[in-house]
Amino acid sequence: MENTVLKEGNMDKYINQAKTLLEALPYIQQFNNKIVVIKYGGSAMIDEDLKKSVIKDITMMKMVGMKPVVVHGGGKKISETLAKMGKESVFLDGLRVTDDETMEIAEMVLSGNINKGIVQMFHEQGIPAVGISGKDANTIIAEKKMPEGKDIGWVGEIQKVNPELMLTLMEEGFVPVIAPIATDEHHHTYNINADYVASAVGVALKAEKVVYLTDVEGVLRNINDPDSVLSRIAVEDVDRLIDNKVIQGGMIPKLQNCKKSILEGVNRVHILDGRQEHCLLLELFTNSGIGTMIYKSEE
Ligand SMILES: Nc1ncnc2c1ncn2[C@@H]1O[C@H](COP(=O)(O)OP(=O)(O)O)[C@@H](O)[C@H]1O
Ligand SMILES: CC(=O)N[C@@H](CCC(=O)OP(=O)(O)O)C(=O)O
Repeated sequence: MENTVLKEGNMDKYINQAKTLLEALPYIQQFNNKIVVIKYGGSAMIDEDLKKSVIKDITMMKMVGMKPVVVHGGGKKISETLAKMGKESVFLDGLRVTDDETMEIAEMVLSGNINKGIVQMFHEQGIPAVGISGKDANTIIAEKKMPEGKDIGWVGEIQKVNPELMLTLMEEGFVPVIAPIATDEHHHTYNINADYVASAVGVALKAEKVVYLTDVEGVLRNINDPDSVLSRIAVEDVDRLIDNKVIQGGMIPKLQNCKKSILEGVNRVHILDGRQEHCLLLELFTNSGIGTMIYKSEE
């Protein structure tokens, strides 16, 4: 790092830099030692520059005393791998229909390639991280999910999250990186949508915040207008927004999970645009919130 003597002409610039740092102080104090779960997915997991930016933001969170936990997706990569094998991806209400072969590929991609890739990126920033799936130490216990009685294969419904391993890792200074794979008492393997895992992990860890990184600006009042971001949504309004079809497709399970997390004790939930560089730092450490915040209306 270059060590220059402060020149009088440059003083304003440096004072402004110091002020910017100080703006973060109340947030650093507020979040000291608090657990924040980050659902890492979408473009932020594919674009090389965005990948680095997200990992740097989480490094910063860790270095100022927060306890970040990463839950990652990887749906696109699973679909790509299946396509290379000549297998088409089939979804029902946002959930991948998971036969034996698909389960094998999903576990390989999620617990292997993606999980260990994220761990490596943390290590490149000097941050110790440990990658696990929900199978390790029986962290995520599931049972077969049958949406409206339909059999969609090895898709799991989360029954329980055992937080002990994640807590031990954090105690020892590691960032836990969780692949959305679960097990049951018969040692079957289940594929679980990462949005559900992020919410359940947030509740089990009594997290201060759960933050979802996605590929839109936030929850939009009009899906065709990126300027129509709803900056705050009360949990009580989630069902109405779904019934009125303001919220559709992949945003439905996301919002339902946000609501569940808040009702089960998570303080705040945010949906942020993972395409926006440093979206995590902007949300956590500046006065200007971005994306959509979900909250309980008596606040
Ligand atoms: N009201 C809404 N605001 C924003 N996105 C919406 C809305 N309704 C539906 N969507 C859709 O939900 C998508 C986000 O869900 P999804 O694709 O499952 O995200 P991810 O891959 O990050 O888990 C958006 O790209 C958008 O197409
Ligand atoms: C059951 C189910 O749908 N599982 C998801 C798990 C990965 C995931 O959730 O990835 P994203 O967050 O990137 O969508 C899947 O197989 O695609």
